Amino acid sequence: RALRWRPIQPERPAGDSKYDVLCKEEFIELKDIFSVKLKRRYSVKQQGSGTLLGITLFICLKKEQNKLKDSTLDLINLSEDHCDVWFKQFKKILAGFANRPKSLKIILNPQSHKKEATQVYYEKVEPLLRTAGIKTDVTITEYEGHALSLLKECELQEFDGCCILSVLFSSVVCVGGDGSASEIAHALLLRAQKNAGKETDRILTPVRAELPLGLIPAGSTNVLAHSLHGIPHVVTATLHIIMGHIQPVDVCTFSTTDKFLRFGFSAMFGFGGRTLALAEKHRWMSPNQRRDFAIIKALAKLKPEDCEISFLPFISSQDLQERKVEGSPKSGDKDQWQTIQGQILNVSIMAIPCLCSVAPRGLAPNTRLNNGSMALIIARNTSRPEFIKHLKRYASVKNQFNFPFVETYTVEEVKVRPRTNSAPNLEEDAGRHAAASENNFPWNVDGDLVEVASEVHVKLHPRLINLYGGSMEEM
Ligand SMILES: Nc1ncnc2c1ncn2[C@@H]1O[C@H](COP(=O)(O)OP(=O)(O)OP(=O)(O)O)[C@@H](O)[C@H]1O
Repeated sequence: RALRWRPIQPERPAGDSKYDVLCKEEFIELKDIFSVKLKRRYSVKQQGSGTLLGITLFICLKKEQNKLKDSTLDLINLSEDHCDVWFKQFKKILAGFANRPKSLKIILNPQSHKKEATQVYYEKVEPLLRTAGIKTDVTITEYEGHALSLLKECELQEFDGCCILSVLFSSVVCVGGDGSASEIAHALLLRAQKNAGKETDRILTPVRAELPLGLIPAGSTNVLAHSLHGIPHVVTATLHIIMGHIQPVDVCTFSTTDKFLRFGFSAMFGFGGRTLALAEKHRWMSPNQRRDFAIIKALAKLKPEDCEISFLPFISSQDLQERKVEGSPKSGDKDQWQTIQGQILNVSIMAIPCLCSVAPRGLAPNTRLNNGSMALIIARNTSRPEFIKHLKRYASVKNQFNFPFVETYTVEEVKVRPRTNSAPNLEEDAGRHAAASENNFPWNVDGDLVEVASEVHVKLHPRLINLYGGSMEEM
């Protein structure tokens, strides 16, 4: 389980041995090692494999604030035979970690953030994967939706004519922002439904994704990676993949009354949807600029949406059990839909905590990655200054929900139905529904603009996909 050693001070000419006593025993856990190599010194004149110096262990260290860091440990020994025995033994131990991926399909969005995803990958990620001995195959996406068609249509024929993703790769890795990450998670889940012979027009009880997904944060928003790793840090994300730290994560299905729309982890309707719609209209601005511009413009045009929100409260199996014991009339009855109506400024529906730079504790701090429930946060109509105060609280340590116009629920399902029969009027209110095409309301689903005319039904599916990341308990 662990490797223990006591460092030896270099021999001193005087033969002074008191330093041996001073050196304390040190140790590492074997589960923190991710690679082993023979350490050799090469000189210009020398031919062949160089002079053996010992073995080097590559290890993953836990640092402050959920950060992981790679490091090395040199064990010096000049005997070829001795080092060979240790090298082989370490290799055997490493091969025994079944969760660690051996081959990765990397999907990289070169346009993410300020177009630095390629550089991030080749400078920080690829060298670590190479050291860990993980095979990689990189696709650099060429257009919007490329990742989806690659995974959905299985455009992977070039690999030995075989297109069974799970045969070729142990996992998929996304290098990009939330848009790419969510697109790839959606594609993997769609693929799983197809492979299981399920229809994808209406998805009620989806099957789990077959392959785990790794997320390297390289976008302008990295809420998914941040929530998963506790920090948007590239080396941490890479080491979670290498070490095989798998987390089953809850996923939502988004559907209209007659059609499945997509899989996703979080959504905003009202102010959150309109802000994204405005930002998308100003793509020519830099990511931060267009985000700030859109928030200011959406605040200037702040108006509530008249809607009806129905939801199914989450009842834990423990609560259900207690109710049965108490003989409550509601015992065993999970289907207790509740309805709220009125003027609503914003609705957030979140299956994961949604950590981000503007909300370090998360947009939904009480939700976990896989607690089988999602947060429903409703901001009813209020004055602009009060709403701004509520938004500002996300960045502070104070409770952002402690306002009379904010309501929070822990739910399993939500239906949001705008009650305006007429379509949002672009001419009357250009700012309010700026990017909503005719008859459509803008939704922000994992940072993607989704336009829907009618009711949207969001349903949580516990632990539907495996993602690489740190355990919330440890964070
Ligand atoms: N080569 C490409 N050209 C244009 N768009 C692309 C390309 N490759 C991927 N995309 C699309 O870019 C979208 C956003 O990407 P991503 O989330 O990785 O970056 P981002 O900088 O965080 O973006 P955003 O600012 O929109 O959140 C994805 O939906 C993806 O389909």
